Amino acid sequence: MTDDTWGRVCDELQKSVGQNNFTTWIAPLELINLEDGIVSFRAPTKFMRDWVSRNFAEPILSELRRAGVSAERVDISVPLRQVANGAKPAAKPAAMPVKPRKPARAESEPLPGAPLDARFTFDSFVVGKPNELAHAAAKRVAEGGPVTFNPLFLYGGVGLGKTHLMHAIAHELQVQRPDLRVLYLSAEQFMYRFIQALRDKQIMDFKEMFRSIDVLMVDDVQFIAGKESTQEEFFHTFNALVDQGKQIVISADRAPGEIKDLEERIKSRLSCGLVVDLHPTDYELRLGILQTKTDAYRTEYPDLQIAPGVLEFIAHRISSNVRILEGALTRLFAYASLIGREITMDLAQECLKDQLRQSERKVTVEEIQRKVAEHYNVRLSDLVGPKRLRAIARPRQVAMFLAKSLTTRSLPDIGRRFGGRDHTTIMHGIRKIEELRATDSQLAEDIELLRRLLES
Ligand SMILES: Nc1ncnc2c1ncn2[C@@H]1O[C@H](COP(=O)(O)OP(=O)(O)OP(=O)(O)O)[C@@H](O)[C@H]1O
Repeated sequence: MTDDTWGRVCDELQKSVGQNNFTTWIAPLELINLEDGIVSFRAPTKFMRDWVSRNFAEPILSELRRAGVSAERVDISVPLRQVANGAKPAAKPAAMPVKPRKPARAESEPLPGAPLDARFTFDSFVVGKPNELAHAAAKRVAEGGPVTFNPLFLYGGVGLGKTHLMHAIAHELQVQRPDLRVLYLSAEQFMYRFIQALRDKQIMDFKEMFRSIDVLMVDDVQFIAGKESTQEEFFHTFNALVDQGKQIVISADRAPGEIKDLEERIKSRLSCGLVVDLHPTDYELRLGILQTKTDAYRTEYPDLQIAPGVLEFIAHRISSNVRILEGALTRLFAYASLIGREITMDLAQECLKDQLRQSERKVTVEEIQRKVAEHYNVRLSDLVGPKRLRAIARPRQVAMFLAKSLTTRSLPDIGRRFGGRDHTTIMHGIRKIEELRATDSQLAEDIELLRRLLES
């Protein structure tokens, strides 16, 4: 077959498969020879070889036949060797010159992931009710056994341990399954690498590298929302890996369905494995984390003395997120060791006054009333109104109780916000709920749920 013939076939292929497909898949092929009805090409990467063989062998054959070439089969090889003896030089379509490419990334090369933080292991992760399911799911993935849920989607608010768990999975896999290719990176890095590959015309290498991974972990996936081509590429990478039975772990700051500007098909893919949320911390988890971190600090500050009740005080008062909790502890230890004093309650209050002020609850009585009314399905006007029916009076007392425990309002002030009631009525309502809470587990659960909702 002459170069001219192949050039004409390429012109026809551009029309029949479309310009984009032609540029991406066919233009980079090098024609080697035609022998015994077998037309041989060389492709720059294995991924490209497979893709073209699957999707474009037929169109190539039919255009060749139309041009009068008797071709039965397309054969595509990968290695970038010198053209074998006797082979004709590659004929490239004049309009689509093929730039020399870097060799494809070898499978044994290190993966270009983000570095792992050595501190983020399962051992240093404190498990409590709010994160136990996420922890258990992460542990299961870290065993590196057969894929049971794909993807594992971890979500939760800022600083609740998503990144910590992902790094822990990667560390554990390095030990349990050193044979697996594990890649951890943020969605932002995924986009950056994708753009770089486009710019350097290395997109095939990019695709091949991502499709050669055994466990892919992408942190903060909400970042790609609204970024069309990155989403498209992510979608194809995701599908290719799931099709090959490879494990994917994703994290985000919210559930897949709630990520704005993320394509519906991606939301639905992300939801089809196991979606687990890390709930805001509760008091017990915060205290557990503070105790674990304090133990770890003891090697650094062996002489430090902490008065009883200080950690409990911090766990109680700083409820925003674990990052802020950790920051407070670091500050406290550094401060105490610099001035050489024992960590007492007074010292903690003095040293952490900014953090304590920032995490003061800002929830209002009105918000509490709204949430309680919604929860018990009563009208807001009834909740603050005069009706004395039990179905309304009980939720009203719950709202009074929450107003007292979550705000700094005085009883007369709360009374004014509950339709001008006297402070003794408010006190009575609060006492009633305190009593009932000890015996009525449903009520105790309702209050806990409302408290969490209001504080989050
Ligand atoms: N359960 C836990 N036990 C011990 N440390 C924790 C726990 N949860 C979070 N941390 C610590 O809190 C800090 C913040 O956690 P991490 O970076 O994993 O949060 P994130 O959920 O990824 O937040 P962001 O959305 O801001 O990235 C880290 O130093 C992490 O080690």
